[in-house]
This record gives sequence, C-alpha cells and structure tokens, in this order.
Amino acid sequence: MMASMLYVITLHGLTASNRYRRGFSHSNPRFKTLVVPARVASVFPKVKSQSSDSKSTTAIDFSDPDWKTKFKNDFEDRFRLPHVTDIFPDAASMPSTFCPNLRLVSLRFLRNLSVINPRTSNFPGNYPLDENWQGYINDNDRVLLKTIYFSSPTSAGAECIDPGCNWVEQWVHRAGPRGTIYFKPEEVKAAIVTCGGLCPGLNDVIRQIVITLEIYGVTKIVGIPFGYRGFSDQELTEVPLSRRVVQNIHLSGGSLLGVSRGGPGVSEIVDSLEEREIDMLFVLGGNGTHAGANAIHNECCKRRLKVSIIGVPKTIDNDILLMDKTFGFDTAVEEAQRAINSAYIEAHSAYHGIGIVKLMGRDSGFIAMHASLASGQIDICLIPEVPFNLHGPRGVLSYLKYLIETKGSAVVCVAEGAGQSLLQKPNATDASGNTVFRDIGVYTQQETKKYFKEIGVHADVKYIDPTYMIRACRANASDGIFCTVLGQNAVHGAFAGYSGITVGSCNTHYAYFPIPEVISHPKLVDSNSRMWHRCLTATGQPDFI
Ligand SMILES: Nc1ncnc2c1ncn2[C@@H]1O[C@H](COP(=O)(O)OP(=O)(O)O)[C@@H](O)[C@H]1O
Ligand SMILES: O=P(O)(O)OC[C@H]1O[C@](O)(COP(=O)(O)O)[C@@H](O)[C@@H]1O
Ligand SMILES: [Mg+2]
Repeated sequence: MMASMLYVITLHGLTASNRYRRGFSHSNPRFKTLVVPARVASVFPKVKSQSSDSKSTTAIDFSDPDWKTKFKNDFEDRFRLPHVTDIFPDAASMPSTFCPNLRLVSLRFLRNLSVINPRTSNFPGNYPLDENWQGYINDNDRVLLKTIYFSSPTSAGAECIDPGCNWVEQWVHRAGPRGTIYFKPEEVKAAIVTCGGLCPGLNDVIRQIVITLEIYGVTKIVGIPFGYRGFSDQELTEVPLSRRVVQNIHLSGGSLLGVSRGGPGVSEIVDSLEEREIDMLFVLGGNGTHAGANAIHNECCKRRLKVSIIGVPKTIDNDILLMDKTFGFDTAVEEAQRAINSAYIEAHSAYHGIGIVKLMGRDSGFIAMHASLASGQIDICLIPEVPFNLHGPRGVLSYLKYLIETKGSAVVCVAEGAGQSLLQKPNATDASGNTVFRDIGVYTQQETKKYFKEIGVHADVKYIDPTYMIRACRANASDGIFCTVLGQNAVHGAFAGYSGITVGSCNTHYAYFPIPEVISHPKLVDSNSRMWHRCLTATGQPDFI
C-alpha cells in the first residue's frame, strides 16, 4: 500500500505532477493496473484498454508477464513514422541526390544538377575518395528516448512506467539523410509556411530548408505568406525562394514569410496544395500549427496525394513534448536576462525597490524558470504549473515584505500563464482559439503597490514586460546552429518519404517523431523535477500556498 502512495508515473518527460496523480486506480490497492487520465491517455500506450471507451481511460496490465514486450511493441507502433509507401506501396525510389560526403559527388553528377554547390563544383576530383563511407542514416537507426535508470519511483524526477520502476527501452527514429529518396528533386515543388507567433530562429530554419532543398536539386521552392492564411487569401502571393533570396535572412529576427493565427480550414489548405501542385510542405509552428500539419497530412492521405508534410517545432515557450528544447528558447532566455538585469538594477538602486518582470509562457514556465536560474537575480519565480497565493501569511506579498526588511530589495519573475486562478476568468480567445489570459504581471504590480501602501511600508515598484522584444530578436549562436540542423533534417525527412512527422533534438541527438506524439498536450515544468528544485534552491523562495 505504501508503494501506491509513493508511486509516480511519468509520461514522456513529465513526472506526474499533482494534477495527474488522481489518475491512479484506487480500486486496486496493489496497483497492478494504472488508469491514465483522459488528457494524458493519448501519450500512453494502448496495451490494455480498461473500458470500452478506450479514449477516456487506457491501462497497462502489469500482472501480465509479457507487459514489457507489449509496451515496447506498442511504443514502436506509436512512433512508427508515416511513409509515402503506406499509401503508395509501389512508390518509386531512387538513390539520394544528397551526398553527406561531398567528396563522393562526381563532377558529372554535379553538372547534371541545375543547382551546383559552389563550394565543391570546381574541385571534387581533388579529394581522396572513400567509397565505403557514405554518411547516410539507416532507416533502422534509433535514438534512446529515456536515458536515466531510476532505481526507485522515489528517485528525484523518477520517470517510471510501472510501480517497480522497471527499465524499458524506448527508441525513436534517428533523423538525417537516407541513401534512398522517394521524390525526384527536379520535379519537386516545395513550400514553406510559418504559423503562430514569432520566435527567434524562424529565418534561420527557412534559410536552411531552402539551401538543403537546392543541394538535393530542387529548384521550385516557394514561401506561403502569413501562415495558413496564405493558402486562402487571394491577395497574398507565393514568395519565390532560392539561396540568393535567403542568404542573409538569419541576420534579422521575425519571419521573412510573415506569420498569423487563425486562417482557413484543413480542406481548403489541401485544395490549395493541390492547385499549387506542392509535393513537400515544411510547416514551422507550435502545437496549434502541428495539429494543423497533422490534419493536412491525414487529408492528403485520404485524397491519396503524394505530399510530404514535415513540421519543425517553433515555440518560444518550449512546450513541445519529448524534445530537449525547441529553437528560439535559448535566445529567449538569454534576452530575458536584459529585462531581469534592468529590474534588478532598478530595484537595487531604489529605497525598498521591487522589480517585477513578466516573461512569456502560456501554459509552461520554462522561460521564467530558466531565466531565473540564469540570472541569479531573481528572488521569486512564479510559473503556471505551481499554484501560489499573493495574499495571506504564506503569500508572495508577505514574503516580499520579509525580503524588503532583510535585503532591502527584491526581484520577481512571473510567467504570463501563472496565477490565473487569482484573476478574473479570461473571456477572450485569439484567432487560433488560444485563451487570452488576464495580465498577471500588471495584477502583481498593482497588488504589490496596494499591499505596501496598506501596511504603511514604503516600496518602489518597477514593472517590466519585455514579451515582444524577446520574441522579435535574432537567434543567438546556439539557436542558429540548432535551426540549421533542424532545417536540414526536415528536408532529409521529406526526401526519405516521411510525412506527418516533426523533427527535434533528443538527448542531444536528432530524431523524427510522428506529430500526434509530441502535441497531445503542452510540455509542462514538473514541480517534482530536479530543474524546478534547482530553481527553488537558486531563488531561495518558499512555497506560497
Ligand atoms: N487543432 C488545430 N487544428 C488545425 N489547425 C490548428 C489547430 N490549432 C491551431 N491551428 C492553426 O495553426 C495555426 C497556429 O496556431 P497557434 O495556436 O496560433 O500557434 P502555435 O502553432 O504556435 O501554437 C493557426 O493558423 C491555427 O488556425
Ligand atoms: O500576442 P500573440 O502574438 O498572440 O502572442 C502571445 C503568445 O505567444 C507566445 O509567446 C507563444 O505562442 P505560440 O507558441 O502559440 O506562437 C505565448 O507565450 C504568448 O501567449
Ligand atoms: Mg501554441
């Protein structure tokens, strides 16, 4: 019975926080069966269905001696990458026109390509050839998804599948160029679209997709302007793309193609893909965009269209499941340092100064947590995943008073989605259907001012909201490299014949994931994770409940 109290399940990088714990089956005290709440059921293997409505509860029967094998098989099925041959079993394939080892590219072959890599076209014959090393990824190459062996469910941050926390291998598909391709480069028309909000690195990814497509030999490359809207708005025209057009776009932030929320339905988008005769669509966006990309992929399958739909996760909030991080996140954290440092200087230089910085993070507090850790200047970090009170003896405001009395100043970092239960219920959504939250930053500022006035203690409160400054900036060096790798791998995935997939980094390697597996819910900061505990250690803050 004790074990049942301590057991923590984890679903893809998320040790079950309190909100998920109620999902345990209390009807079975020995916990041989685990019931997963509907919200997370879609990421959990369908080994044994508990009820006829397998959508609401899904379970693993741990008393089955073969549960591990079944789990592994199920995992493999779920992470199998949709491929053109699923719809067209006889789809023609050919040796790749992309050669990772450019030394092997013969001059004759390069001359046949309409686009010649200027770096190698003049002198490939001068390199010593090593015909045995080709540099392609084998379709059976895999990346290990989980790399820690937890000896007990009570180990910090334990990610367990069963109550005994047994080790079960979980492999995902390695990304990269394949030796066999399923599209003839000279016949391909490829399109790129950027959706949702801005994120540092969008231009870097666009640039690298274009450059890599050209290296395969693709000449028809276009950008769809302003997100999915560009597929339906007759006034928006395709943007022709080439190495020349994209050469320097990574030097500025934003998206060369523009972004938008909302837009046409899936059917209209696929009609447009057909009209435009697009064979490959690269979709840069977050959860919403990927849900759209997956629906587009399904519709293309239904219509028996040989179109490859490839996602590149763009979310400054870093809220896509299974990945180490998403591009733009590092830059955002770095940029947030400026705002935090300004708030610190203001607070530190004022008599009883309090600096408050609001950072992005709709559902997930990764930016706030990482920025707080990086700065070393934050006393209180508030994120959506961890409830808190502002008022009351254990609330944030009492602690601020304590900090003012003991340190003389304080700095608070609050994520936009934090503390929403303290505010009036939001009543608006954006064009994509995302809830538009009430402003927790402004509310915290107002309540802080009010509180110190009421208790008769002087406080000089300064509030900074750097949201759009962070989002609009250019990618830093580390994100620049990351975007380059993602962009290249997106193109490799399309030529390999995959569709309905996305690309991400997994334990520092690169992998392809079926889209539904990474967007079933936003990745959240786990309040039981080592990282959140490190953040608490760094700030020194108590619980505010
Ligand atoms: N569930 C969905 N199915 C299909 N398309 C969607 C879905 N959710 C959002 N979209 C579309 O994806 C685009 C971007 O979504 P949004 O939520 O604004 O940004 P993000 O992709 O960054 O999460 C919008 O054009 C929106 O209409
Ligand atoms: O003002 P906008 O453009 O709606 O963007 C606000 C949203 O953008 C984000 O930074 C990221 O949103 P997306 O990933 O959906 O683009 C959120 O943190 C924030 O809520
Ligand atoms: Mg989103």
